[in-house]
Amino acid sequence: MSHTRHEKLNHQFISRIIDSMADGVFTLDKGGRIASWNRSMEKISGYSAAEALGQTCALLNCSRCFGTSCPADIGRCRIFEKGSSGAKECQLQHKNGHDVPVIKHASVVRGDDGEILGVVETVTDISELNRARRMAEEASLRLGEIHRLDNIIGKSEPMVQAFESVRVAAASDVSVLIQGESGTGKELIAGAIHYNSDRRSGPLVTVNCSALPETLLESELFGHVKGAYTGAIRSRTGRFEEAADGTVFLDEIGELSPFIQVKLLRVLQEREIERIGESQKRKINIRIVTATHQDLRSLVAEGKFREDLYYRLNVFPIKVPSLRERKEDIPLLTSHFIQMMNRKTGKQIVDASREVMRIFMDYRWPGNVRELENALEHSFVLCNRDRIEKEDLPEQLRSGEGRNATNESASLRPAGYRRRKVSKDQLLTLLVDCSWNKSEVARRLGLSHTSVWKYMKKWGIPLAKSDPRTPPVQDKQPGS
Ligand SMILES: Nc1ncnc2c1ncn2[C@@H]1O[C@H](COP(=O)(O)OP(=O)(O)OP(=O)(O)O)[C@@H](O)[C@H]1O
Repeated sequence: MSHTRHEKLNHQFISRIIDSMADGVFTLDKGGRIASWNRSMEKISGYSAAEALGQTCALLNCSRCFGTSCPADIGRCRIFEKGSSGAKECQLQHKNGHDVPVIKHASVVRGDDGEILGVVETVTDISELNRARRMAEEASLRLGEIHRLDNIIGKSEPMVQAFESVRVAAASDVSVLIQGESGTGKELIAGAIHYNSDRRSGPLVTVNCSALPETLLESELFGHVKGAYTGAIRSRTGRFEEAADGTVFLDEIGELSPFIQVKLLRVLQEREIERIGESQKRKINIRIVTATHQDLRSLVAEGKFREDLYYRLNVFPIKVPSLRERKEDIPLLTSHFIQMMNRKTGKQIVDASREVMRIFMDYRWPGNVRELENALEHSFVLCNRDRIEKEDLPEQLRSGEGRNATNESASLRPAGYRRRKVSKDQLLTLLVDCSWNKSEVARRLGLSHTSVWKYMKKWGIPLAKSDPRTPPVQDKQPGS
């Protein structure tokens, strides 16, 4: 192959590569005129190569290059002097007039003899990244909002005391142990402590200690290095490190194995961790908040929980009362959840009937606030008036089964509840509400996934979401 043909092919190859790059790339000649403009540049700026070639960078009306503004005149731009601009976050103006957030990088290109050949610029569109950043910021603001103390409902004496404890705990940095039955709002309280403390701009990392077996929990908390054990194909940062300058909330702390108890004690004493498979110690700045529905003191007495760890965790104890101990909060909680669910579902339910409120006040609420929330969620599905009536309630409440019940661990949804009949309209409404997620529909109805599937088949409802507003497929006549 001749030298010139080889060069031509090589040139073609390079320009194809540049054209296929996801980033915008363009070059300027020594006089500052645009000499090449790849496809991504066309997409980012809206200008075709034909429109851009021969123009100056003024075409992009860029918000900044060196210093505060872009002179758009290569003579006044300090690029030749500096050699490179470094990555600059700025905005360029799209042909349609709107601003496009980008990261721009310019470098001077020199020949073998050092002579300036021109400038190459890369432009990365960060609109998507900015959108994700904004969403993360909004989500974090919303989380803070949810955990505002006035979103934790309660005016009863034991709740007022719990609020006071949260305020005191939030003003300090000591370890907090939250104790209360399941569903009383312990996680909500942990969030309130974090979001009202000086660590609020740091992360709140939650780990449920009962959800993982010992070895996985160890690696979840402490991280590991590649090859630390079979299957550790890459290094992993643990949750303690991820929570830097924030709070770690360890839920179900009573479930910790003796081995992890020792490791946690060391973290609390030394304020440093070692990733599994590594001997390097890493300093960590975290606050530890823990919770349990068990009586941790008794676990200590039974020798199942280390006493030294118990004292380290229990520097500031907070007791969250059961719903039985604060029945005067039930009306307030009921209207809070009704408002919340109206916003979520678009329904306009005003309140619950007197009869329903009487049932609520008589019931023992073994599942506490979570059970009340679930009962109202269930009633919302069935209620098609503006007031929740007795027939909308789950079976265990309608039947008065849980009245003065002593079995604290009674299932939130006993067998009677599962046998509830559902109408085709209710099922359709619920499918639309749950974006055709059949498991969620089954959960809300207290039915099995298979029962929901059977109802859908029976009524000819499409199994997958087509258009939720499309009427369901009609049952076929036998033989048709
Ligand atoms: N005082 C309250 N005000 C408003 N909502 C509450 C309150 N207490 C609990 N809830 C709601 O009840 C549900 C259960 O609360 P949470 O998960 O905090 O309970 P928990 O005690 O951590 O439960 P578990 O021990 O099972 O983990 C959540 O949806 C929460 O928002």
